[in-house]
Amino acid sequence: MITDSAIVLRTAYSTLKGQLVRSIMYPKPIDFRFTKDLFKFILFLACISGLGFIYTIIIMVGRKKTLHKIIVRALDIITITVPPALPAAMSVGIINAQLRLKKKQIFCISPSTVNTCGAINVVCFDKTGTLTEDGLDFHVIRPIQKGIDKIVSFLSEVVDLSNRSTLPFDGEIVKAIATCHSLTRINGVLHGDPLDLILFQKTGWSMEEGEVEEETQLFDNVQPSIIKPNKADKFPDAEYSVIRQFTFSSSLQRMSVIVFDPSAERPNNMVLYSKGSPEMILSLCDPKTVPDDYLTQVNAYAQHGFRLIAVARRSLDMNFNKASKISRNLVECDLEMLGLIVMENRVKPVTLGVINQLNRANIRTVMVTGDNLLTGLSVARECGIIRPSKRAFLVEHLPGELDENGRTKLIITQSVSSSDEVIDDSESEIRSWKSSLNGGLPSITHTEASICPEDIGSIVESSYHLAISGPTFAVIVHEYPELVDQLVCVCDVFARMAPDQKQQLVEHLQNVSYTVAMCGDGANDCAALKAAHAGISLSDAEASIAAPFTSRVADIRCVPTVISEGRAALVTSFGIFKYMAGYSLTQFVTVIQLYSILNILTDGQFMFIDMFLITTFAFLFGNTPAFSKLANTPPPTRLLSVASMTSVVGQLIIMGASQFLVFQSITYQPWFIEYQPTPEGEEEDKRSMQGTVTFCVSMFQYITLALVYSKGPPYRGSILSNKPLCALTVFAVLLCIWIVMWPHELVNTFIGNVDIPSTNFRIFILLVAVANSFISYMFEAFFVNRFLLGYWERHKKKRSIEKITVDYVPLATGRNGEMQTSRTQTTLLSDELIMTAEKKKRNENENESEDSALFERIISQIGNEPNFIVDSSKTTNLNHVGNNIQTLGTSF
Ligand SMILES: Nc1ncnc2c1ncn2[C@@H]1O[C@H](COP(=O)(O)OP(=O)(O)OP(=O)(O)O)[C@@H](O)[C@H]1O
Repeated sequence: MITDSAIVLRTAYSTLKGQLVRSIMYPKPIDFRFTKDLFKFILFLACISGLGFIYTIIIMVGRKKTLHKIIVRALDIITITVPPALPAAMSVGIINAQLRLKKKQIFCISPSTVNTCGAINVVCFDKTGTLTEDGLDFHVIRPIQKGIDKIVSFLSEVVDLSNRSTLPFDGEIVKAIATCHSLTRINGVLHGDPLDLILFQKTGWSMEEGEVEEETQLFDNVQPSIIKPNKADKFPDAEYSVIRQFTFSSSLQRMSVIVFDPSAERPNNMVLYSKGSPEMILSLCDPKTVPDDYLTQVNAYAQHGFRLIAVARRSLDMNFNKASKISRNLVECDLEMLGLIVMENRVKPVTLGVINQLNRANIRTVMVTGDNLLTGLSVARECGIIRPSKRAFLVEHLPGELDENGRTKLIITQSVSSSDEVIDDSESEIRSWKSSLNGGLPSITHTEASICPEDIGSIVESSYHLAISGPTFAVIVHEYPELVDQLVCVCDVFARMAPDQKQQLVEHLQNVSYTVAMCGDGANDCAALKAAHAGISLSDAEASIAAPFTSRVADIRCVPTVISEGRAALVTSFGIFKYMAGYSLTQFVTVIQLYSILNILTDGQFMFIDMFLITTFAFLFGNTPAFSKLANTPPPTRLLSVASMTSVVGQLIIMGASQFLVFQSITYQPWFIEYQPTPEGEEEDKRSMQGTVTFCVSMFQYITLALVYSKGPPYRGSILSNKPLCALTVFAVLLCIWIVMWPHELVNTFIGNVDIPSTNFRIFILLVAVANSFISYMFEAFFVNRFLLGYWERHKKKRSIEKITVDYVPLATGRNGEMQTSRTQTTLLSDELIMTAEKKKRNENENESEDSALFERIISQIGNEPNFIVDSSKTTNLNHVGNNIQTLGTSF
């Protein structure tokens, strides 16, 4: 037993060392309540062991035992109460979950994250390559032409890129597409960004890569690659050398190349080609080269879910040497717009199903993309992040326009995307509002909601989704910091987000007590993948280094799998912890009782319990697979809840009472022989009748505890799905019955049991064990699970939600109770958000984490409806919210 103390110290040391290493690798440690509670619970066990320690000293000193004996017995009680095998037992569930994930091609490099996944309640998805196919389909190009009057305009859609003779500017747009990429040839096969690859192949041109002359070359100073047109081209013998490449960066939203054309009149005549997001390229272009309807065209395509890339050029008058050294910002300006490339975004076949599955499980889904806001919104609708029955609004800012506080104005506009047709417009008021506003909405525009106050009533009755783009998000973060927490709770589409903004978003979600998973595939997702509680990478490249999980199957099916395995592992950890605590406390009670007669369990008895029963049950406990369906509420994450504590203490009382019953009953038997402590100096004989009968009952108690705490649905499969555990239970029960009823002399000698001469008393032991198991099961199933977890906790949550919802009543009411101003005006959005933020701050002082978590629950339960949009006339008497709360109540 003393060696156990050394094990405890060694385990504690390695745990601390592990935490230190993790804290260096992951600067932001996951603040998971379960771990905190675990330490508190161990402290509680340590306090009990302290009491046992004092009790042992008192008993032993009173009986005049030697100092050596007192120390050994007192330390024994500590190692019994705080089980040294606890950390190993706790990792069983995680290891099993990891193995099951591996079978599904999901690899985990941070096992401690598995449990955290069980508490995930929001998942952020990158768009391109995650929700949509990585390999996009080329749709059309829209070249720009210059009229005789020098007015630039868009040419109609062009599909064929192999013939540039019909295109304006000698097909410069095709030349730009063929040269402006970062493709490279490995073993004769072109590799690189899927978008670049598809576009290059579409041109039908060929590429020969230059030799690398010096190893010290800068990365962006690539040796010239030679790009040649196809045979059918207008200039089939032309050759274009790419002498400089400015690589693509998500934060810059563009890439450029400097191309040398040997056939050009002047030898140092270079051309810069740039391609990137339409907004970014527009900002770098000479406005005279951009058609007036540029943004209208961009929005029109984006609203239909197309992915857009703008292409531009600039003639450079410089020699080869200068071109290879010049800095990027000096050449990427005053560009001449060449046109737009329109690509099709195909949603992966499994995406819609998975998003629905997550939504049904009340797990919030958020899109965070570097792409255009309207494209993101359209894809979000297509894949179910924006639900068909709900309307989407864009939160935007008005650059340069300030409100009375000197802050940039914010507005909300309604988005009308092509997919809006699926919205259920059964409410006649909304229909009349739509027609009064536009006389039928245009299919490709977004409509600013410049609507009169009476219209608002109809709008507020429907539920909302909000969408925001990176620049507006930056304005809110810098100028309205008090609104950010509110905004991240209600916004579902975050577009044009730079990599650091994706990370900021994850951190803000964590600030409001969300447990966040991030699923992405690109280098631009790395920061967010690392910041999230659980990062899931769909690629083997950069993202997989930042993310604890990597899925070989490149679609989002891994997300519900990781969550359900996380939930199963979390429930297993809870169960195993309670099992180990129950086992320690049961053994504590046994030993304390035996100490009262100066006896203790024999080494054989300790070994049978610790090595056979506990080790095997703890080992197989975590073998139960995750439940096939994702439940609609996450499992409890608090170990120190009333239910958990009642369960452990209740089981302890039941176990203690049963042991006490046999411990005392045997003393009344005519054949009972009292234990005589071995005199000091002689070899100790620990065998006793009371020790044997208490041991016999306790064997069944350890089996009972394992079964009682091995919870099945809705987070794990039923116990029958864990075949090895079922087999072990049958075997262990039969073995224990045999030991009690028909003990073989050899077994008695090995374990250290004494012979109980009465068969009736042996049957009595079995009956006590059966009654104990029955009461334990009923107590756990009905009192703890049904009453405490089912009724009591739900009632408590409902009351707290009612309280918090009352605090979040929107306040923008006018003198007559109607909305003061239209939704298009900044003041309304800002003021309401500020007020709710202030309320939240006040709540924080009272019950910070509880309130934030509850706020999140409200949001998820009432369908992400931002409360600041709720009609004031209705919310003053709380009817609207109250109804939602009633729905909430039933589902908790
Ligand atoms: N290879 C490329 N060359 C030039 N521009 C590109 C290229 N790839 C993307 N872009 C432009 O840069 C923008 C930002 O790209 P980024 O990779 O950050 O996000 P994304 O690929 O659009 O979306 P997601 O974040 O969902 O993966 C894109 O929307 C696109 O307009």
